[in-house]
Formats: sequence, C-alpha cells, structure tokens
Amino acid sequence: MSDCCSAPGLLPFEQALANMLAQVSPVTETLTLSIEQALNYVLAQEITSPLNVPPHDNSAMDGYAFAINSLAANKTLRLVGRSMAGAPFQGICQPGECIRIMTGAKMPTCCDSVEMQENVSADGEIITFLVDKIFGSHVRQAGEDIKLGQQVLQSGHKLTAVDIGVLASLGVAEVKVYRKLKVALIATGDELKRPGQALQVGDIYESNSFVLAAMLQKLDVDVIDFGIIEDDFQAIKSAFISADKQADAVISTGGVSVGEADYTKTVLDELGEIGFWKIAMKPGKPFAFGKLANSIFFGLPGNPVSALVTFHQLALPALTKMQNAQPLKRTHLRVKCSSDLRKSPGRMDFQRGILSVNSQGENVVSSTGAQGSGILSSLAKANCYIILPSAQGKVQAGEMVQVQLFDQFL
Ligand SMILES: Nc1nc2c(c(=O)[nH]1)N[C@H]1C(S)=C(S)[C@@H](COP(=O)(O)OP(=O)(O)OC[C@H]3O[C@@H](n4cnc5c(N)ncnc54)[C@H](O)[C@@H]3O)O[C@H]1N2
Ligand code: MOO
Repeated sequence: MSDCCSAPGLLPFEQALANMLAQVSPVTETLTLSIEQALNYVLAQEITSPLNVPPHDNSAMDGYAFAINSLAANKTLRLVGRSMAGAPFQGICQPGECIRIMTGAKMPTCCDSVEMQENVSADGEIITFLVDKIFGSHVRQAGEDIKLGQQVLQSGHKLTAVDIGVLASLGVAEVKVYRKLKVALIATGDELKRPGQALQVGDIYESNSFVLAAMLQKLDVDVIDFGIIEDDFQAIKSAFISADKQADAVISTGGVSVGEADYTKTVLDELGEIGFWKIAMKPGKPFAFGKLANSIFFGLPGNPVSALVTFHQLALPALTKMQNAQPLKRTHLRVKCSSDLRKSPGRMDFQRGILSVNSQGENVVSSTGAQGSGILSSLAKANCYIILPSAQGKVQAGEMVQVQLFDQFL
C-alpha cells in the first residue's frame, strides 16, 4: 500500500506505521518453560531435530513383515517370530520366512515390506499371501516425518498446539521463549459506564476496552485493565504513571482529539514524549503514538470504530514486533466494488466491506453501509476493509478497489 496526497498536518498512514515500527524494540528477557506451559509463547531459540521421526522403519499395518525377494519364488512364507510396538523382533528373518507385525512396530532386520493380515491366510506357521506385493509396501521409513538435524521451528515462531505435539515427538521437554508482553488498557471518559451499571442521562456503555482486551488475548499478551478513568488531568496522569510502571505498552482510548476534556496528549507530553499525533486515515485521525518513561504509548481515539481500526492497523504490528513474533501477514486483493462509496480526498479510508463471490464466480465487495466512526456494527458485519488511498474521491459501483481481508484478530 503506498499513499500520497494526504491532507496538510496529517502524517500519511504508511509513514506513521514505519515510524512507529522503527521506534519499538522487541523484549529481550527469556524464560525456559516445559512444553506443556509453552502454548502461544514466542520461541527464543531455533529447534532442530535431535532424531529421526519416526526413529526407525516401522509397520503401517497389522500383518506380516518379510523381504520382497522371498515372495518372488512362491506365495508361502514360514512364520518365525513377532514384532510388537515397544517389543521388536530381535532375530534375523531368513529368506522364506516372515514375522507377525503390528502397526508401529519396528521392522525386523532383513524385512522390507508388510502385508496386511486381511490379505493372507494363516495355517499354523504357514502364511499364504493372497495378493501380489510391491517392494516397501506398508513400511513407514525412519525420518519420513522429520529428519535428524532438520530445522523444525524458527526463533520468533509463536507456538501452536500442534507445535507442542511436534516438540514432544522430538523428545524436547523444555523450550526457551520470550516473556509475554504486559499491556495496560485505560478507557477515558466521564460518560462511560461498565455493562451492568445503570446509565444516567448522557452516559453510554464502555465497549472499547472489552474488544481491545479480547484482541490482546488473541495476541497472547498479559492485559492489565485500568478500567474507566474520568476526564480529569490528574486522574489520567496518575493512571498513566501507574500503567507505565507495570506495562511494556500502555493503550488508552478517548480524549485524544482537540476537545476541552481531551487530556491524553497533554499528559503524554508531560510524562514522556509524543512521537506523532494525527494520521491521514479514516477512521482514526487523532491517533497518538509516543513513549512514557518505561513503556510505549498508543493513544487510540475514543470512537469505537476508530479505536479498533487504529489498534488493528497500527498498534498490533508494533506489539507483534515487541513480542519478537513474525510480522503479521495481511492479504490484499483487487476486486470489483458493488456499492457506491462516499469518500473525500485527504485521508486513507479503511471502510468496512463484505467480500463475497458473485454468481459469475468473481470476488466482489460491498459496503457494510453507514461508515460513521461510532457505528461498531459496521465492523461486526464486515469481513474485510476496503482501503481507499488518500487522493481517491468517491467510488462508483463497478469500479475496482483494494480490499484487505480481516485476520484472526477481527
Ligand atoms: N473539532 C474537532 N473535533 C473532532 C475532531 C477534530 O479533528 N476536530 N476529530 C474527530 C475524530 S476524527 C475523532 S476519531 C474523535 C476522537 O475523539 P477522542 O479520541 O477525543 O474521543 P472522545 O471524544 O473521548 O470520544 C469520542 C466518542 O467515542 C465515545 N467513546 C469514548 N470512549 C469510549 C469507550 N471506551 N467505549 C465506547 N465509546 C467510547 C465517546 O462517548 C464519544 O462519542 O474526535 C472527533 N472530534
Ligand atoms: O478519524 Mo475519526 O476516527 O473518523 O471519527
């Protein structure tokens, strides 16, 4: 995405993102955890395989193991032993002989093939093979899953449930990981009440911190929720000081615009430094980024859609870098827009869209409808952003537009 022609005084979105990413540093502290505890932590080491998985050639079926050459002459072999998972056959299987074998059991020395028991007839020690065999059938080769010395996981990889299983299959009991980030959430606003409380005239229910906490949970960071702080300079200052002492990153919502009760930027200026304020994006213009004494600060606008879009587009990539994880991959497509879109030049728009496939099999995107920054349902209905560059004006149905698919956070 490149953009030009931003309104005066507003930082182009791309520049804001690059500037912010350049200013945040990854955490360096690591800890060693047992693999049972390591789910969703970011690896601080490379994992190479200390063994072949599986460690030995083994049978994929319950049946009989033999050397394919033995079967060339006749269809009958003599049964001389058993190989069970965990109790392998220790002897040598000679020409003309076969071994009873179970799924997962080690292949006996000198055997290269397995026939499943349904395809033989057994008469005491005499086993008759009823179908033609090919060399190596039903044998799982040593190392066919993972080879000794193979790189399995990279540093910076966030461990999934399957990864924990892969580590166990390698015999790895502990891993070195980066400690989790601590992120403080502060919702500012005299009008805000928590769900469950009664609303007085002029009040609304606070929703930003709930969505942000849920998205931060998906990012696998520890959330320190400071709740709702009134629009008061001292109260906001105290909350910021306390949050800064406990967290790697502080996220506030609201009070970041130019109103008489908008203290966020003034407090940030007093306690730390403002990196930038005001971006050429819609929604999200008054987003502020800066540093407090110990932590990174993201000042999100109060409007619910503005808060979530700026969190998703700006704070998340920065937090991902801070936790040492691989950069987020976002998928962009150019598709036909089936709605008229309102847009004035000057800011990059992140409109909310619904991407679908039409009756001709083409991808098309339609608007979710009204795009006001307070209309949270516009995000709830959407499955993608329609990203319109700053210079762009309105869009007419039928024009091509760029969409960015929602990811696991939205
Ligand atoms: N004169 C100007 N006024 C405004 C400008 C401007 O450039 N000049 N920018 C507008 C834009 S754009 C935005 S975005 C908002 C951002 O304002 P604030 O960040 O100061 O946010 P607040 O005024 O505190 O709240 C805005 C809106 O959102 C509601 N809100 C706040 N917090 C929450 C929450 N936690 N959960 C749910 N809803 C919340 C709040 O009640 C307001 O309705 O400024 C414009 N104004
Ligand atoms: O830029 Mo604001 O976020 O539109 O309401």
